Amino acid sequence: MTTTLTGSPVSPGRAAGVVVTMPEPVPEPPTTRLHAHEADAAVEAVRTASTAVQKRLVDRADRARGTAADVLSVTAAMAGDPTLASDAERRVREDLVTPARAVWDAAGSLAAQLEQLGPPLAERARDVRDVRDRIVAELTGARPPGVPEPGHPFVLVAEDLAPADTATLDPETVLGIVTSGGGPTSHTAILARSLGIPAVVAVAGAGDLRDGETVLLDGGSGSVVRDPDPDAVAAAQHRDTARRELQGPGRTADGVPVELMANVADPDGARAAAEAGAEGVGLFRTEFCFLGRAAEPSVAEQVSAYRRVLAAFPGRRVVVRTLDAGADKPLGFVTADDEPNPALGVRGLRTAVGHPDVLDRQLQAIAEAAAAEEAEVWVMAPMVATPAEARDFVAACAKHGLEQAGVMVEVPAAALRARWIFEHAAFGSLGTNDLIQYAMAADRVLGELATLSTPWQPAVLELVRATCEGAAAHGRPVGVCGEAAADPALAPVLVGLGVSSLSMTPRALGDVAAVLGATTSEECAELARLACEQPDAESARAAVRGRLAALLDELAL
Ligand SMILES: C=C(OP(=O)(O)O)C(=O)O
Ligand SMILES: [Mg+2]
Repeated sequence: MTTTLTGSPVSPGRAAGVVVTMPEPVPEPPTTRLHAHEADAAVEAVRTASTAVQKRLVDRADRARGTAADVLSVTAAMAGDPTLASDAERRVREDLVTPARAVWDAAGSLAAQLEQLGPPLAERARDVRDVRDRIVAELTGARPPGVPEPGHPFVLVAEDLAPADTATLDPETVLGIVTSGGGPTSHTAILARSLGIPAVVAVAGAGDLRDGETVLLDGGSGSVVRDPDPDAVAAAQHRDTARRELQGPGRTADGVPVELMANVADPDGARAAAEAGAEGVGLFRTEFCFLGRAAEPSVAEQVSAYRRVLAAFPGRRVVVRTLDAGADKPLGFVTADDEPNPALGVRGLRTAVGHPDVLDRQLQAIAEAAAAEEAEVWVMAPMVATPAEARDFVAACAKHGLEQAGVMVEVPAAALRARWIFEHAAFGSLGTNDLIQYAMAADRVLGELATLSTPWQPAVLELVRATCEGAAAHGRPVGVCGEAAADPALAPVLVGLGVSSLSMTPRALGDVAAVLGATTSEECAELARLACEQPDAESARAAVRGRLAALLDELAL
């Protein structure tokens, strides 16, 4: 019997396929004692299992590409490191514990040693535990951890995906993702969008889905249909084969330009964005240069890293965001690790109060990189809350000859006081991920709050409108660089509210362009009015999607 589950739609598109669930965590093996005469066979079992796991990881790394290949190679190298296996063998002989228990204990001790060494080695502790689980699964017959490899395309069902799992997702075989946890700005959601995999998160009842059943999910509307109609399955499978490319610059049906830009986080991402036809970079997150480091990278190192990103966009705009440390991106040398409420703490531009030199050196590096490359460089600061902060940031940029200095608008206070902020800032970029978090007082990573954490909240849309109106008073452009920009049904609403550029994962560019290209600017304004007059997010979304139904259906979004 056909039944429909609902959740938060986070990555558009329809997908149909067989469910494969993420394996349960590998259970801790009991401490069972061996007889002395069993020790040799147990030692041999540890060796055989370690070798088998390492070989499998190397094979997978060879077949994978990009980040997945990197992640799997690191795990394979860890599995091949003799430290773990030899300590486990010693434990088998000395403590007479089972091979699985010995591996568990050996990994626990190695992970603890790594954690004591602090970053970046502490991060390897996670790899050690991953290898531990794989070897223990090999020894006990449990399902190995990580994204399953059933040998055919499937819809992945999980509670939520850890960053290490998402890195190995292969969009060729993972047709869609359904999770019971996670929110619209969770790691799973962001990655699904960047890979173009349709996804619905925070689905009530997802825990009841069973391996082998067929589901049809709609990452645009948030539905997951169990036992769907075979014709609908065939249609979704057919549509899935056609990917939409970006054709030329973004514009509405009546020719009003809407710049379609990319969010990038490193040089590889910048190259991929340029290949996808992005008109420029609307958000270059510079954290990649800093995260996982015990000390600030030198100016020279920063210049070379930034140049590699700028080089992908000669003659086009790249909006460089200064360091956004704090909250979910702690950085030992600028943020405290004992704040009781880090999302409301010293993060983003606020770190420059205690560490003005770090910002100054970063601006110097950005200016040097800009001078050496042909991209048109704009600079913006994260987490600006007051006009004074905007003024001081613009002045700090001017000292380095960086004239196009703007702000991210991701704090409601900045949106409400936009008229004063844009007396100083040359442009604005709405960071809707944080703007939603602060407007709705809802932690952006909590799945339980997914219904609050959506850009369709009329309160959030009103803040977008207030920002655009305040900026327009000074003739300043405003874009959106939060995840909201990648929702093709929301794009015309944002344009109708006054936004003139949208920056997103390159995978979403084609879909957003297709919807905008079929909607006039007058229709965009009408859709914005329609959304804002709804009482809540769900009805705003339903009203706009209803108005665009024929188009979204034609585009399978
Ligand atoms: C783009 C944003 O910044 P980040 O996700 O890096 O906090 C945002 O908050 O919307
Ligand atoms: Mg932000």
